[in-house]
Amino acid sequence: MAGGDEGCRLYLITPPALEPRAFADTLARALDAGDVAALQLRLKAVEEDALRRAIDLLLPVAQSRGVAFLLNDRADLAVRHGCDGAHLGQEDGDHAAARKLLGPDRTLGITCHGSRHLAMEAGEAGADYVAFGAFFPTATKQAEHSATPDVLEWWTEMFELPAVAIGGINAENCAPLVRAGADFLAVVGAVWNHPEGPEAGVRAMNAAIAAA
Ligand SMILES: Cc1ncc(COP(=O)(O)OP(=O)(O)O)c(N)n1
Ligand SMILES: Cc1nc(C(=O)O)sc1CCOP(=O)(O)O
Ligand SMILES: [Mg+2]
Repeated sequence: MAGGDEGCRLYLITPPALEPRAFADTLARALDAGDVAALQLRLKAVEEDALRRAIDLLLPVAQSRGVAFLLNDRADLAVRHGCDGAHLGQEDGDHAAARKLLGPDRTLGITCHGSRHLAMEAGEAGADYVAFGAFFPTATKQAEHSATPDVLEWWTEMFELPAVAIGGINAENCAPLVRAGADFLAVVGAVWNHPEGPEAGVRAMNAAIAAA
């Protein structure tokens, strides 16, 4: 999941709840609608068995299209199931241990809220990208932290490590984040809740990124 040289790219996160077999088709159509760098499977409310079934059904849909498949919260399952990486928050265990578990070839993403300090710690722990947010109000989760574009400007001037922006981002509000240097825009609602459907959501996000 390279960043920087390729300009800003879309990082898609799954809806909070899904039925994997039916969702596989929806996902395939969304990924075929335009450029998507990565897909994160984020299912917070399912048992491990169901999560593992969802990984096995959805991972091939992403990987067969050259889209990196990352797992939310679980570096251990990411390794066991052949995912391309894992995304961990500040409450999701030891980041350096996750780095070791994932090895050099899988991606480790770390949530840093709006904090320069957490971002530098994430870099030291071996993150492949740092994620800042929430930039805007979001209906997808109760976001307890916020971020402003200046943290993206600072980070991208100081460090090579890619920066992800997340939280309430859509085609109408994303331009300042792209201009501030975000390497990836991570979205849920802007794609899955787009009034004309997810494919239109992917197209709208890519058009907005290109126009920023
Ligand atoms: C790309 C990206 N950035 C941030 C998050 C949030 O992670 P976390 O703080 O662990 O919260 P949950 O997603 O686990 O609710 C993310 N998932 N992805
Ligand atoms: C999963 C997540 N993490 C956030 C953070 O701020 O760390 S905001 C968020 C939800 C992103 O969904 P939407 O694009 O619908 O706002
Ligand atoms: Mg988490």
